Amino acid sequence: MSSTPDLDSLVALVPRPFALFDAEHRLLAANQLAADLLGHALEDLAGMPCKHFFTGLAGACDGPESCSLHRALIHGSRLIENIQNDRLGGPLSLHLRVIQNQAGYLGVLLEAGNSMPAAESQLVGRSEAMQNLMTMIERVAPTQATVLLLGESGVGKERAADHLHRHSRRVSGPLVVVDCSTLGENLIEAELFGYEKGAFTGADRRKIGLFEAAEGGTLFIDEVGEMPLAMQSKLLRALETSRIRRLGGTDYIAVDARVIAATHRDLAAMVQQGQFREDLFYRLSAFPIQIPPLRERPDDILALAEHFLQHSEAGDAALPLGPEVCEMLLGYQFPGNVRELKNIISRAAILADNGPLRPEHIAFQAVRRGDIDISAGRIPRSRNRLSTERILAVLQACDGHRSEAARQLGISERTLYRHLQKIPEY
Ligand SMILES: Nc1ncnc2c1ncn2[C@@H]1O[C@H](COP(=O)(O)OP(=O)(O)OP(=O)(O)O)[C@@H](O)[C@H]1O
Repeated sequence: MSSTPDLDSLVALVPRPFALFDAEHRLLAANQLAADLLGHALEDLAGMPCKHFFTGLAGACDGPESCSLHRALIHGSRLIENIQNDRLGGPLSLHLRVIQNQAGYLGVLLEAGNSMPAAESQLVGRSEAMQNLMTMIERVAPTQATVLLLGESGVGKERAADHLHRHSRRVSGPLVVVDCSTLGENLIEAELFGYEKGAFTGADRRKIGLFEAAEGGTLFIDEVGEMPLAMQSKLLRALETSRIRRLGGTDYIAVDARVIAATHRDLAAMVQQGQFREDLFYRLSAFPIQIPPLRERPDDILALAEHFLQHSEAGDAALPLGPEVCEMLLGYQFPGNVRELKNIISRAAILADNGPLRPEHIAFQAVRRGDIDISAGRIPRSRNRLSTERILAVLQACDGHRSEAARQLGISERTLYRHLQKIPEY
């Protein structure tokens, strides 16, 4: 590495395993942590091709189809499993986080072993917004801060909560999810705090609540904006004191659960309208993270589409996406956000029968970008598009099957349930 002494000394400053590659995927510099991780001697590294560096196998980069660096670049990150490198003394899994500058140079952070997020829970995205989001999540993850995830339905709030939990020190503890929009006013307290035997009719035994179930881990409170006011003050007390009281109980019980909350609603506006407690709003907003809708981060569309395709039965066989399909996907607004894209790709993968996707396999669930009135610079909110008539028509067409109807509407079953609750005749 003596030919690039400046780079060597610079990468040595990075406190995690790190490597720099040129646009041809030849190694320019790596720090000792990266060399140790992959069982290389630092002095052997200069000019080493990416394939040799990551897998220990001789030979130049395999090209876009199977190069790990290339795939990591498309997805923002990549998990390479079971690397069999003689020097490693056993198989290794590696998680790569890759960024590229305009000149094509690549910076790669490496993470090894069990601390890696599992492939299926990977947070995919290479847009600047997504990179910032990942950085923010990974910074706040090791702290105890309460985090509020904000964003439209289907943008990936639950996914982000999962990512946060996996990067926190609580990763070996449970991640418990509660969705306030699916629990009635009476149920929610019993669910969160549990109850003692005899607390109410039917309480024939003691039951611990989700706060206690999340002991040592994370409690993800989804759709916190739907929480009834009376319950909001109890939640605030639990957050402030780290103690809860079961329904019908007299003792306070200490709980150690980190809370992440999420909502698609404008909580500040709800505070103004007296629908959300101001003190809880400030408590939850200690660390707000906004997840932009997919239409505002088009750079993520193809990365996500490829990710979903890769995790479909077709796997890598259906990749790469053809230019016409890419153009179609990039020209669509995705009112149902990432969830809608996932549904579109799952359906297309089935129709393509493990072959490459063709335009006729792609069926959008709403109007295309050209059909949307964006003259005022505004895109209709998904809530407007989900009219009662449309929901009922789709439900009827699906013979009342909610999961299928939700799929066709590009929303989660929970979101559908929420809408149905608001339809009086339903
Ligand atoms: N960045 C991402 N990478 C990979 N998958 C994602 C990403 N964002 C979302 N998804 C997937 O898209 C789907 C919808 O995401 P998720 O359920 O997290 O959205 P949400 O914002 O919590 O929705 P809702 O408000 O309706 O509960 C999930 O299957 C999730 O795994």
